[in-house]
Amino acid sequence: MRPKRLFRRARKTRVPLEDELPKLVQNRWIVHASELAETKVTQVARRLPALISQSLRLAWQANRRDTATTIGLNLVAGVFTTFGLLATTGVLNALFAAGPTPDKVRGALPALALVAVAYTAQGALRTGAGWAQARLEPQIEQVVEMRLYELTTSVQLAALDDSEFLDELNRARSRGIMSASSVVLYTVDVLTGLVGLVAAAGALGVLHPILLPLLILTAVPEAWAAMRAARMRYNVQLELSASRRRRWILAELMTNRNQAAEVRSFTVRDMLLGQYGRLARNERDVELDVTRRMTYARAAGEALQGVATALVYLALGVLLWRGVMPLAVAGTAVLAIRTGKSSLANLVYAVNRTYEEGLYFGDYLEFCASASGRGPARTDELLVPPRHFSTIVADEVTFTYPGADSPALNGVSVELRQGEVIALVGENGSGKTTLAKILAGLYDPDSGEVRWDDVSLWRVDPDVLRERIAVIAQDHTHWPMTARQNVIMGRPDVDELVDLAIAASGADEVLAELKHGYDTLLDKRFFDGAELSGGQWQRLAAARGFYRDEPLLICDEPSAALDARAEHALFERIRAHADGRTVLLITHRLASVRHADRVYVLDHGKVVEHGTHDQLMAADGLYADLYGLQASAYRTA
Ligand SMILES: Nc1ncnc2c1ncn2[C@@H]1O[C@H](COP(=O)(O)OP(=O)(O)OP(=O)(O)O)[C@@H](O)[C@H]1O
Repeated sequence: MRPKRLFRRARKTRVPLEDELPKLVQNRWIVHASELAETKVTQVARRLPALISQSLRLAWQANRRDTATTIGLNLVAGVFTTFGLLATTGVLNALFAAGPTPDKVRGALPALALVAVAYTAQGALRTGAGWAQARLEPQIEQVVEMRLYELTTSVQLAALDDSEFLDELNRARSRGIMSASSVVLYTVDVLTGLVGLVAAAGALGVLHPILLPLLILTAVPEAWAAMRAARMRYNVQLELSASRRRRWILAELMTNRNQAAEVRSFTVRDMLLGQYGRLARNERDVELDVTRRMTYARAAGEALQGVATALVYLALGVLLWRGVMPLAVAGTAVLAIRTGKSSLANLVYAVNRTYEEGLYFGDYLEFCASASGRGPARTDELLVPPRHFSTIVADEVTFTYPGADSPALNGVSVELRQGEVIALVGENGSGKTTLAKILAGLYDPDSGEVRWDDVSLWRVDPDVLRERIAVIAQDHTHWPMTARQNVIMGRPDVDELVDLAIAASGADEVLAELKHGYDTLLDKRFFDGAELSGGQWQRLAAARGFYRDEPLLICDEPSAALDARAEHALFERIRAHADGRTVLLITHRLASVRHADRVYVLDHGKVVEHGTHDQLMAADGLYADLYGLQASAYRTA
């Protein structure tokens, strides 16, 4: 049997274009949204206490005083609501008493003063609570964002290769963070709504117990109408979400600078605009249709509400007529029922939203739990790697990327001695970069170990280890900073050393052309920012590696984007750098490998050859084969 829904789902909106276009991947937003459309009342009720406690804990963490203030003031405001309602009976009693009107008004004054005090206090307390609640929002945002970024920057690198983890991260980042403050604010609204309802119910209970069912009778149609309207709006958003995502993809293509040249070269403007226009027109029609249906639904809600109110007044009339209830009590009851009704409508809305935001907040919490378990594997006593090592050894290292079918490295052993240039050579995907990252302690091997002298990397402080290594990376980052900051990267700024590193990499020619020299911002998003070519960035990345004067320099394809002259100069410089330091060089330019002290040749994650250039050429294996191919290309030319 199909489970009963919270309330009947609004007729499915027809989005005709959706059937014609390629299907989009279901992202988590849609999954949660669909879950929500099918949610039952009991499910919401079961999940709510845990959600309330999670969000209050978060609020407490963000700011205890504001959390206590918003909850405390709301509770006290509820007491004043009850008090004000009860005091109203006193006013009405005096006004409905026998006697001349001026005397009746005079008699009502003390009770009126109490009503005024109660409602003023209630208003002031609510304002104070609202202020504290609003103060919580930015504080919560800050807490959750900082926690997320602390985790993303500290998890092991391998975690970021795991697609499941990346998916969790994207979910936490996209909606999870935003929903954290919303879930807290709606939780406070739930508590406020509950307090208002209990306050009104309390007053009615004191006035006459029979009034409580009357409150429920009037409140239920209002709550039903509020829920139905909200759900209808929600379902429309859900049905249109795919179309909106498509429009967003098209909008990106039409506005993004990276695609601008191709949009023009391939003259696809009309096609993009045409598709966008069709989707937008379609959405407009759907929205107009839904607005009409929502108006009908609201009208039905209002009609039900009218019937319920008429029934309540009828019941009150009967009670008055039978003398079960005095007129003053009935007058106050009308006020209390109104108060209770609006609190219940707010409560229903807040519960709905708390539940919805809670689903996304759950994603955030799930990510935090998962990321906390993927931090650096630290032992109790972390060792400091030797500053001046004599050898770095990888011993039978095996490593498989998360989710990969086969190992990227399989029983690899290499040795790097101080002062040597060691080259790693092999075809694409043979494992060179992976090995370099393992030697640098960025990945932990699945088996085998890496030792700097006698110290196993399992036992060293990873941050200290990384301080001892300089990297010229294949996929270097274009840091949105000045050229100087791109070189020093957090190290002390020593002018002469910056000059030396920049000259060594050939970046001096690049910087000489820039308007503000070393102090030019290398990102077009900044005022006066400049843009560099791929090769110019590569020179700067090399300067960064040289500036970080450390005992091990890892150069991963440092010359892929360089022109012939710059490449030659760079390899000369790399050789000179090995004076007392060790260089691990990964390159496909085998002519530059000739001068390495030793060469390791990798194939499918294994070391298949090892030796000097001359030894490997004499062995006539894979290295000689690759070298011969490259040399023949030059000879033919
Ligand atoms: N982040 C990753 N997640 C999963 N697999 C990866 C990842 N990075 C690399 N691999 C796989 O590991 C193997 C070795 O890759 P690696 O980057 O070490 O090769 P490489 O020898 O440096 O290649 P290239 O010469 O193309 O730079 C390849 O099969 C590659 O597909």
